[in-house]
Amino acid sequence: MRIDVLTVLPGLFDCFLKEGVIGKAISSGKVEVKVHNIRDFTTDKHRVVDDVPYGGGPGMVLKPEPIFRAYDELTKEGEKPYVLLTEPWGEKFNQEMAVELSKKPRLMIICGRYEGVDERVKSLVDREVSIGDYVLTGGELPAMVIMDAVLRLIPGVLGNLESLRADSFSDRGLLGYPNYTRPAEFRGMKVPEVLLSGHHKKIESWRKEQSLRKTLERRPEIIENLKRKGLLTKEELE
Ligand SMILES: N#Cc1c(N)n[nH]c1-c1ccc2c(Cl)cn(Cc3cccnc3)c2c1
Repeated sequence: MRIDVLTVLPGLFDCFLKEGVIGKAISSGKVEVKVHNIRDFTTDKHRVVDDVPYGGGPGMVLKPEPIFRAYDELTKEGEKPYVLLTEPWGEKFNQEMAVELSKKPRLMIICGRYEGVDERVKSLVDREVSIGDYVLTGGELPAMVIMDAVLRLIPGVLGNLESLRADSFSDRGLLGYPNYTRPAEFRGMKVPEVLLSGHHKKIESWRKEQSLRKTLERRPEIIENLKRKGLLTKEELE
C-alpha cells in the first residue's frame, strides 16, 4: 500500500513514521508513506498556503490551489488514490472503516489546519473522516490515527506475536482482556491463578470471558451490534 499525506506541518509525522511497528513496516518496504508539504506546491515568493475566509469570520482557510497542484502532481502516474480529508465533522472513523481502507492499493490523506480547507478541495475527496467527537487543532493527528489503524492491518506488518493477538476479538471491536506479567504477586495483588496454570484452553476461555464481560459493561452497544450481525458464537452469547 502507498499513502501520500498532504500537510502544512510535515515535521509532525517524523517520529510516527520512524518508530515502532509503522516505522518497521516502512523501512522494510512493506508499505510506502510519503509526506508532502503543501507549501512546496505554492508558486509565490512567500509560499502562501492560507487566506482569510470570504464572508469574514475568525481564522484562516487553506487555499485550494496548492492542494490541487499537489494532487495533480502526485496523481500524474500510477493508480488514482482513494482520497481522505480529516474533518472535525466527518464520518466517524472505526475499525470497519480501517479494514475497508486497508484493502485500497493507494490512499491520499489531506490534513487541514486553521479553520479548515477551501470547500472546493472536497471535489477531490472520497471520504471526509473524523476520529471522534472532540476538537483538535488540525488534521495531522487524525491522519496518524487513521494510518496506524489501517497499516497494522496490511499483511506482514504486524509481527507474529502481535498478529496472534490481533484475533477476531480486537478486529470485532471487543475490548481487550486484562494483561499481567511478573511478579505473580505485587503489593498484595495477585495474578489470577488460571494465568499461572499453563492450561491454554482454560486461559483462552478466561480471556474471552473477560473481554466479553468488559465490553458488555463498558460498551454494550458493541455486543448488540455483533449480535445483530451474527458475529457472536453461541457460547460467547451464553
Ligand atoms: N478528524 C478530526 C478532528 C477531530 N476529531 N477534532 N478535530 C479534528 C480536526 C480535523 C481537521 C481539522 C482542520 Cl482542517 C482544522 N481543524 C481545527 C478546527 C477544529 C474545529 C473547527 N475548526 C477547525 C481540524 C480539526
